[in-house]
Amino acid sequence: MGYQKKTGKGRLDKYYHLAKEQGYRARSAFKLIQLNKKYNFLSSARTLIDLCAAPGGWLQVAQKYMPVKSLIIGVDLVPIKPIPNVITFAEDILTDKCRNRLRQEMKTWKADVVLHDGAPNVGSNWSHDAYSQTELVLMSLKLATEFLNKGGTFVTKVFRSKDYNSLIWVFNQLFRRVEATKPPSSRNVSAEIFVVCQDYIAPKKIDPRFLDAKYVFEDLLLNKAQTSTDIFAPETKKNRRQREGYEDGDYTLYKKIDVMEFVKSRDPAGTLGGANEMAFTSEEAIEIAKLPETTEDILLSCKDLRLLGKKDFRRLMKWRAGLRERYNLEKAEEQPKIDENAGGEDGSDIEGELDALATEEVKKLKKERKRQNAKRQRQLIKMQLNMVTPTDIGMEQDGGDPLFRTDKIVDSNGNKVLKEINNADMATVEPDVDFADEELVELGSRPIEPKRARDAAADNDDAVDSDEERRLIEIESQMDEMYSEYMDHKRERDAQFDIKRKRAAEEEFRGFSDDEKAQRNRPGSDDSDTDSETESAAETDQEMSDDDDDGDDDEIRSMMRKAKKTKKQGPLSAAQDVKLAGRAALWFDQPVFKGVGSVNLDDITDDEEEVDGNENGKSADGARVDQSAGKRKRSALDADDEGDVEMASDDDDESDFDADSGDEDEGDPNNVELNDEERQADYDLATPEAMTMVRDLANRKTTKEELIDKHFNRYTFNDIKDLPEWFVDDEQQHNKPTLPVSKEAVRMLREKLKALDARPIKKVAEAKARKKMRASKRIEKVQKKAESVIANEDMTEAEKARNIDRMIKRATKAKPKEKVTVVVARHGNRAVQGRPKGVKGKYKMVDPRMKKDLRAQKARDKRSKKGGRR
Ligand SMILES: C[S@@+](CC[C@H](N)C(=O)[O-])C[C@H]1O[C@@H](n2cnc3c(N)ncnc32)[C@H](O)[C@@H]1O
Repeated sequence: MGYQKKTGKGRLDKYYHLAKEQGYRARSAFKLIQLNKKYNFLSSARTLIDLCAAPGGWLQVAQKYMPVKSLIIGVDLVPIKPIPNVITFAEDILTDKCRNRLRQEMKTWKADVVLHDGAPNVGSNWSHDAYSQTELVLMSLKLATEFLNKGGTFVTKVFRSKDYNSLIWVFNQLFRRVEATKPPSSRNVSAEIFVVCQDYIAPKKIDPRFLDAKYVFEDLLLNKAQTSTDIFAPETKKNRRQREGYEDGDYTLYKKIDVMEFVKSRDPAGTLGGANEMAFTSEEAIEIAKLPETTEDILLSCKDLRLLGKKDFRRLMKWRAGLRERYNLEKAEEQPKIDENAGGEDGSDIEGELDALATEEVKKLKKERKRQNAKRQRQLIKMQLNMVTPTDIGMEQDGGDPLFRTDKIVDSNGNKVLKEINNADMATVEPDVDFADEELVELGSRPIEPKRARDAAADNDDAVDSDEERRLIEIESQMDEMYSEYMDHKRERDAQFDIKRKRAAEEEFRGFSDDEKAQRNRPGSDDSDTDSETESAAETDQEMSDDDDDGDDDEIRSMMRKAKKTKKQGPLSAAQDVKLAGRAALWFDQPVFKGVGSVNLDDITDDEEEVDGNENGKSADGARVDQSAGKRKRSALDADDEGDVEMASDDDDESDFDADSGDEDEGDPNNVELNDEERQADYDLATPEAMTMVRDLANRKTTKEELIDKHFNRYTFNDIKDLPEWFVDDEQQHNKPTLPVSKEAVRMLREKLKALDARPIKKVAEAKARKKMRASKRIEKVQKKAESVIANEDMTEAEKARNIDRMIKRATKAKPKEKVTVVVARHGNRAVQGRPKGVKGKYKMVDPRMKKDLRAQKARDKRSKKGGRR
């Protein structure tokens, strides 16, 4: 048994070997075997189409598990090696050609099973791959809808991506049973799962939008929400002619229901959302139409349910509640349930039970709300770690959907209470607070109560009972759910865009534009503006400017301050600043900031930023004050160009500064190639003076201009023409001011040197490497020996193990130095040939004379040393 070879993802796993053993062309064959074991769709199938079938593992399984003489067709982009009794051809399943060819092969038959295991080439862009895979899935579903028999099965591979839920929704519209599963042979590291759709409904007509990738993946959730219960969403009014949403098997565009269906429905909001008109056709409904409570308004609302506003909706719900009471429907429905639970107890118990149910429902809603808040909180934390962008958490919601605008929320005096609401603990907000387009007023013990509720309380006729309230709560929660779905969808869309934008920014990032800086500095400018958030990468490129040193310094400082504020402020302001924080992270990711000490944001005050004591420490966002200070130092020392920004390279020494570009003191900067020593001499913080300067700059004790000024004196512009060289040299040594040196700078420099000293010297490093090499050679030897032991068939497994264990112990055991016994060649040991008697182990014969001579020599040396000192 040698070493188990493992390439990417541990490819050579159990199923790989099993597939080889059993003659399957691909290990994926086991996925189908396992799926079939669970759902058993192959044994009863007579016709099967495998889309994306190469190399043919699934076809082999189909051929093995389906009855003989079944029709099996496999198609793939690449040709499939022939399999007995299987028709294969090479086509792209996304083309019409493939469809026609399938039609040709299928003749008048219909398929019992359609399989799809397609996967596009998986590259580095995960979100794109997942998308094209889902497109493949949708196309295979399209083919399945064309070729599948009623009751047929469609099995497809799906990658867990943002489109997953949309796909599942579509499957559910076309199949009675849809289950997602991951067979054991599918690697855990893979995002793939398999969806088994059984019992194909085979509707006569399918809305083409179901199978249109653009529609399904872009707008599905939104539209779905609009058509189910979102009947008071303003968008519905605008788009009321675009009716969507179908029930199983019902694919008509216009849906008319009987009023009683609504009255009896346990999901009235859903019923209303799913229909266009309510008619009074049944006998009971005709009776209802004659009742006084069935007002003109109600009749009008029933005519076009898509036109319902929120008030209409509530009116209908109240009307329904009255009817249910009149027909005792509530009791009829609740009684058996309660009897079941209460075991046939008396009326008061039933009341109690109802109350308990109601409180439980409210509790559930609160719990859900808390969960949503926790989710939002998590998003926020992620965002602060730059894992997502503000658009991802939908912080812009206040300005967005009018349905959720909080700026309309006012107290009884007409003051806006947005602030209080923002500060409030959302988990404790009453679930029936109306955040929609109605005014909210303070009322009694309830801090915020809809005006509508107050009116309702005043008007006895309109009063809603507790059941109805519960239903309204339900509707409110549905609204919340729909909104969160919408936000999720939006977030997902943004995420894809954001990845691209981030990538583009990472690939080529040079700085920020003046425009943007100006905008940020402008009072009242809104950093959380989503429009600016969605600037294209091209714009970012355009914005890049590297010609203003001061500006860059200010930028860094302002970003640090912003980041610090982000820490202190609440979540909303944090979201507004996070875009900037993200940018700051990008900015500090530049190579110029490598190797410079981190900044403790808490230690920075607006007036003075303290430099982190640890010069080499790295902060999470890579902000490095020392480095920016070093940059300033360079700028200051160069002193010949205002807008010179220096880029530092990642050198051996972390604080070394390198000039990739920029003007040099003399000549063409591009031609100046500095070697390490020169660079160190010129740019390293190798002197206490340089270190002091840099620290002063970083701590804003001085400015670049002041530094530059200090280096000019009355001798600077002396005309040195015609002066003797020795004089000029001498002058240059003495006409410069002595630069100040701070204690802290000296200490830092000393520490830096200490760190340098602590590095192992070359010889020690070489000796260590030799030792390592010897050890690895020993291990190699043992390995070889172990292999031969393993191959030895005469030994038992236990013997082999013991042997190898011994060998490893021997190889890794450090050998103690053997003791050498010194034997003086005197008395019996004189002129002895070979080992002297009674001596074991290593020995060394020494001449007694030699020993005496050696001792005498040592004594002489000692004496002469003493004499010398005197
Ligand atoms: C994972 S393999 C399928 C393995 C197969 N189920 C088996 O057991 O041997 C995915 C296949 O999808 C195919 N494919 C990808 N895009 C395709 C397309 N547009 N049309 C046809 N085949 C496609 C690839 O050529 C590849 O052979």
